[in-house]
Amino acid sequence: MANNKQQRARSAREVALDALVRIERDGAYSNLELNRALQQAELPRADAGLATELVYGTVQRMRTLDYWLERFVAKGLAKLQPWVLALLRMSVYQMVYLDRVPPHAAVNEAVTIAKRRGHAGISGMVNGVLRNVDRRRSELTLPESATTTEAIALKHSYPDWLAGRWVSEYGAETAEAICAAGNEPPNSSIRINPLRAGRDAVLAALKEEGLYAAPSPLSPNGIVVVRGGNLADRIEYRNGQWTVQDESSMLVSETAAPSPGMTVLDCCAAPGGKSTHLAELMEDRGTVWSNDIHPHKEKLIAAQAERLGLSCIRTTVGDAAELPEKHPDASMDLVLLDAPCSGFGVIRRKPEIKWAKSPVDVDAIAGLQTRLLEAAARLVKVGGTLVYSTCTIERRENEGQIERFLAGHAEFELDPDWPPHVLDALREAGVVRDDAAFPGMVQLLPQHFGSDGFFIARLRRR
Ligand SMILES: C[S@@+](CC[C@H](N)C(=O)[O-])C[C@H]1O[C@@H](n2cnc3c(N)ncnc32)[C@H](O)[C@@H]1O
Repeated sequence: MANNKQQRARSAREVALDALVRIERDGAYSNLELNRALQQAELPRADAGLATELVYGTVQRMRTLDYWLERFVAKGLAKLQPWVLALLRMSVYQMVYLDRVPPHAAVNEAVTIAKRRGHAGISGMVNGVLRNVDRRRSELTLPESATTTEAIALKHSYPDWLAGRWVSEYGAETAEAICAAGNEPPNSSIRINPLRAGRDAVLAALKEEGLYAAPSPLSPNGIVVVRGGNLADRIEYRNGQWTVQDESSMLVSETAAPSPGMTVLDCCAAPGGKSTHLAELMEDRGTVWSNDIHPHKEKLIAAQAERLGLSCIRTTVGDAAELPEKHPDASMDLVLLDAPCSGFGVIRRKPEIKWAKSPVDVDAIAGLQTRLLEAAARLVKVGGTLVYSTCTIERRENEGQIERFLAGHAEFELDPDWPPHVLDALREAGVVRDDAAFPGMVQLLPQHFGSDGFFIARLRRR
């Protein structure tokens, strides 16, 4: 029995190691890579859980792990083969951050993997480094003389430039809370399709199965599920009762609040999470034009619409900057621009983002957002609504974008008239202050509700 367990645990670590190498070497996305690796390996559920924790944890804590490892690897980390470095990081991650893995088990497993993959010299080095780390744990400290930014960045494992940006934009306390929240496991949540199911009935059914499921405070059709496994791999998903979606994402279409019969445009729509939500809120009456630049993503949107039984969604493919060539000016009751962005609000789900992106990327994406916003605005009817959202927390891509746009467009104004249930939830969580006038835009941070960091602005065309 014990042998079986060790065998399975080893497999979990090997699967995790291969995924880590691909994420680092090939720039693979952690969530996609992990899904692929887990499907291929067919690990038992507990081992799949361990592999998931090792991949996310190691990518999340990479900077801190490297900072400590540098002290123990005489020739320096840069000279190590990628798989050896990934193995050392993954092992120190277990020793420091995972209470349930005894340090000697982490060391032994690493040495076994090293023996299997490398020559004796490598396994000896791995053994020596990890045993030293274990013996000299008291030396795994952070520098005392660091600046505020360096201290936050090293403790929570972020690049200095990113932590520094948040310190200057939000203040040190909030910046540290953002960084800490980015290392927490994300909630799972589903959005009930009211055309196919009722939230209370689904809640009751999930609870009957012994799952912890609670109504989302952010969306009347949202449910937060704890340890529910893959919620997209269930019959209720396949027959269109629900969509797996983060609560912050749900809030976007809730804020847009379209009415049945409207003509709506979702400029950057794939894979269709918000388009299908808009269509559900419209009771599948009217038209949702659902556009994306990538031809291969069109079928993702169409598949979601079909699964959910929504016939009012019409897909198009093209650059959203050119949408005014496809639709007459001022023809839409509602335009949603869920813009491509730096993605810093979803670091919990894709931790490699913090290592892959640079300030240059933020500048480039902000330029694209400006162009898309200009095009989207042209299509909004007089008296109609423009919703701009991103899954990032960069002011330049969010408030900055809206302020710049309003400065050049006197025909638009911020619309503070959000659905009361949305504003109540934001007030209750302290995201929107009771004592100040609501400006019509909001920045959700990952620590507010445990949901993704999102920005939402609602504008009205005068
Ligand atoms: C944030 S995602 C949209 C998520 C989607 N709204 C949802 O809720 O499922 C941004 C999307 O914009 C698309 N995109 C990027 N640049 C674009 C452009 N210039 N025009 C249209 N779509 C674009 C990407 O392919 C990506 O699918």
